[in-house]
Amino acid sequence: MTAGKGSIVKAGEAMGFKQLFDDDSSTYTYLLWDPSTKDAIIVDPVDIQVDRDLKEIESLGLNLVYGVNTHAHADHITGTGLLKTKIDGFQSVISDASGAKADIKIGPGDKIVFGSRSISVRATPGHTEGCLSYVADDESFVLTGDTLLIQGCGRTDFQGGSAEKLYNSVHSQLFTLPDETIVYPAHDYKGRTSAKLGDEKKTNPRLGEGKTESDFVEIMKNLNLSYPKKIDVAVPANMRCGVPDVE
Ligand SMILES: N[C@@H](CCC(=O)N[C@@H](CSS)C(=O)NCC(=O)O)C(=O)O
Repeated sequence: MTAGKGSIVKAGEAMGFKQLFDDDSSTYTYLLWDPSTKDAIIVDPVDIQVDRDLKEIESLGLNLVYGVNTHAHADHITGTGLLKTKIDGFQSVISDASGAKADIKIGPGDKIVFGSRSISVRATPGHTEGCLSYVADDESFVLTGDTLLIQGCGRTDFQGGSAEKLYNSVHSQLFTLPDETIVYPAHDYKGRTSAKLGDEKKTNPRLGEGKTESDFVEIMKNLNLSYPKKIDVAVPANMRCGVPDVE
């Protein structure tokens, strides 16, 4: 008889974490890893930053398992397609609800496991129908994609966006996490890197204390943002998780 393979996560041991930034699209990419096994995932990589990411992965000694997308972005092309050509066995991940092609499709309640650590999947539609947020196994942080931004939120005017759905996603799936949970978004346009969820619950000007669903719908109707410059290229590419179209 041979013993099975187990692992122990020491109480309070922090997950390996690195936040990276793409200046061109103001996108945050995250490397998460198990400090003991070095098994790792990358969340929301950007195609033009893949060389930088590979250098980081090498210098940290990580074994990259999955490239996880929070959704099919409209402002840049995901790096998961390019990473597949550079790392044997690397697999792209996106929500089933996105309708995108990927190696692995996931949904609410699923867990993405790397070594003895994991993030759990919450469906947070509204910016797009397929948006997901990812909660660390110890609830110390949440990767909110474009659903909840620091003192803001993702726009809801294309890709199946819905202000009503986003309001509900934030209140039912994100604001129910502890106040101490740290919010790490997919974008920030003002140099902010993180926020305490408790502060967003109180002071987020679109979704915080006192803002009703109808206030929010009105705010979102009046954002008047111009379309992302790369939308026509980025969305079709991201519906294939960045894998080039060979047809
Ligand atoms: N100018 C940028 C696009 C900026 C933008 O629309 N950002 C999105 C997230 S990327 S689709 C958003 O939801 N913004 C919310 C907000 O309140 O700013 C470009 O041309 O790419």
